[in-house]
Amino acid sequence: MSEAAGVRADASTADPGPGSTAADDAGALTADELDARDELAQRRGDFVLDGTVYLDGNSLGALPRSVPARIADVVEREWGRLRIRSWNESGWWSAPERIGDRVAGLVGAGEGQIVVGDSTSVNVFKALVGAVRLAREEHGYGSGDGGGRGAGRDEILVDAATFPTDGYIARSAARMTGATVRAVPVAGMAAAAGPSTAAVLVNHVDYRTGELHDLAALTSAVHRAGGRVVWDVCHSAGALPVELDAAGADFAVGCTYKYLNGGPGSPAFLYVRRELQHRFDTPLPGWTSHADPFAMSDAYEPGDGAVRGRVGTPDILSMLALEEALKVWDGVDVAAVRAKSLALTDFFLRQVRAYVPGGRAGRLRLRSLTPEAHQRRGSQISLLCEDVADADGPDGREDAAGARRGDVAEDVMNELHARGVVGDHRRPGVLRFGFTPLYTSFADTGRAARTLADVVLERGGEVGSRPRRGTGER
Ligand SMILES: Cc1ncc(COP(=O)(O)O)c(C=O)c1O
Ligand SMILES: Nc1ccccc1C(=O)C[C@H](N)C(=O)O
Repeated sequence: MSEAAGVRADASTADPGPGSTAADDAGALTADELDARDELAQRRGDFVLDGTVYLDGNSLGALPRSVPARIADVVEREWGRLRIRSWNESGWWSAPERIGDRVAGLVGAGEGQIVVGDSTSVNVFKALVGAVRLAREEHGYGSGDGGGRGAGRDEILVDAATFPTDGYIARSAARMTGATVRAVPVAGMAAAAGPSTAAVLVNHVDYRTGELHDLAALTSAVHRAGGRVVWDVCHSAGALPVELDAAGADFAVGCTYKYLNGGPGSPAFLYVRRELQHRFDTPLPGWTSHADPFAMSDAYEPGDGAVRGRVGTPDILSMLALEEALKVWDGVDVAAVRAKSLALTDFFLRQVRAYVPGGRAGRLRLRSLTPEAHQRRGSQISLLCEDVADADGPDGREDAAGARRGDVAEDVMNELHARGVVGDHRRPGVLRFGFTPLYTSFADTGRAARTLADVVLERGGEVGSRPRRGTGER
């Protein structure tokens, strides 16, 4: 990959930056040696895996082995035989907060602040409207929908590179509250927050580039400006330490189907900091968030604590699959997960650089979009893959004839899948590889790098020109 992009050929000489946890001598070790030293290696056996190298756990985590039997038990015994009794006897009713407490331990939150349920998108809505109402109440502008226009706290700032759902929801939330939305790159967010800022919505890790943002520093900056902040931690929960309480985060939302392995469509979570819970004015006050839901009262009275983030009846099958899946975290230290994640991504970059020197593979070019510095890197590597013969670049748009121009990355990823290496492709031109330390091995990582090199060299017209060895591989 090109030096111009700040990518160094030998990661062992790179300054890992403050907070680095990777072993200094890791650059000299082989995949087998790194696997032999890996304190999380045993966890791999907890998952259903096959011969595929699975690097898409940042989209859908692998299946923990114990989940199918638990789901069969929930269906056959709890639903099939106990039926309605299970709401109490099987703990169904209290599952959202019980499982929220389990997630809390993985995102630096004390108990009683997280509720599990709904999708991430729905939780972004609850949190963002809640944040706007809170900021306005604090600044004396009331919290009613439609109120506050021109009154001062009129702006919602949104991460300009956000995962789209957050931006869509923010624009709707703004229309409902009479606010406007301004898209701001995260690097300029602290400076952009000011006297008109009601709320700020930011991704902790950028889904496209894998860039990790400074949650504590930005939270403080937004607070200094008098606003409230909502963090989307979809790509950091279960991948690295999140420290919501320590950073003073106001709200956070995240999904559980990526690094938390809860399964397709498993319920998301909502964190509301304890001091704010009693002032959290949810825009979706469903009956299960009521202080006494079975009073079936006409008047809404919000429940205390995390319960206030509920809406309707919890999706028990998905929720209990998640609860079972979270057992793989028993005894796991998130700091160890982070150390391994950085070692895996370092190893992958080092191998790809060794196999594809300078990022040049004939007419194809590879360039890492993921920050080199450990403190700015999430748990994925995103490689921009361009065909230099395509003057228009990999924009993924359709030309007049309807053919998609440029996006050779899509072909490369399809071929990787055919060869048993599963990452994903994000238009335009990005190859995404997610590293999930509970089940990704260094051997997997080396194989992925080799296979990627083979494919890009073939596609770039340089068949057979791959150097025979990667760094640290015997
Ligand atoms: C950062 C981020 N936010 C939100 C979502 C999705 O939200 P939902 O769970 O509602 O589909 C994703 C991925 O799908 C994501 O990567
Ligand atoms: N929920 C999904 C359902 C289907 C396909 C992908 C997703 C993803 O989660 C994509 C992911 N958020 C991403 O960062 O691209």
